[in-house]
Amino acid sequence: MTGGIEEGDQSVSLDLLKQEMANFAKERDWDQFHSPRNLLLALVGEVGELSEIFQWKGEVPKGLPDWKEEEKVHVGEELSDVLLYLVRLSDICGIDLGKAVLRKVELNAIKYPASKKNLNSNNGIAGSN
Ligand SMILES: Nc1ccn([C@H]2C[C@H](O)[C@@H](COP(=O)(O)OP(=O)(O)OP(=O)(O)O)O2)c(=O)n1
Repeated sequence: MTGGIEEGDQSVSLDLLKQEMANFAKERDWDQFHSPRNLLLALVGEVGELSEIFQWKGEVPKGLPDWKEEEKVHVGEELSDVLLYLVRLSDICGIDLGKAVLRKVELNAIKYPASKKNLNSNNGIAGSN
């Protein structure tokens, strides 16, 4: 990365990550590889790597309390790869991810009104996607 993000920086934004990825690709002449399809496949691959960490463990408690520190660091790395490819894919597709995600949050709230949360036994989820 270009040094624009400090570890533990609370001000990290989607725009900053977008710029970091754009710089990262440009500095390596990798724009040619960052096509929508390639980025989508890379994203799915990283979701697979994240899944591998959880594979065969059975259900695990929230916060991963019994996991070794190195395993938790690994989870953070794979989550980061997923996020970085997602941000880059959005950028390359010309999608404003920040705008899109806020709109989707609003749509979710309309689709699943909070007042209906206790109307069924499925954690308030009225139906599948
Ligand atoms: N063509 C590429 C290759 C890598 N990256 C960046 C984005 C990801 O954050 C990270 C992915 O790197 P790797 O493919 O080396 O994947 P891992 O870091 O997961 O390594 P490994 O698969 O060996 O665990 O590097 C990228 O932007 N474009």
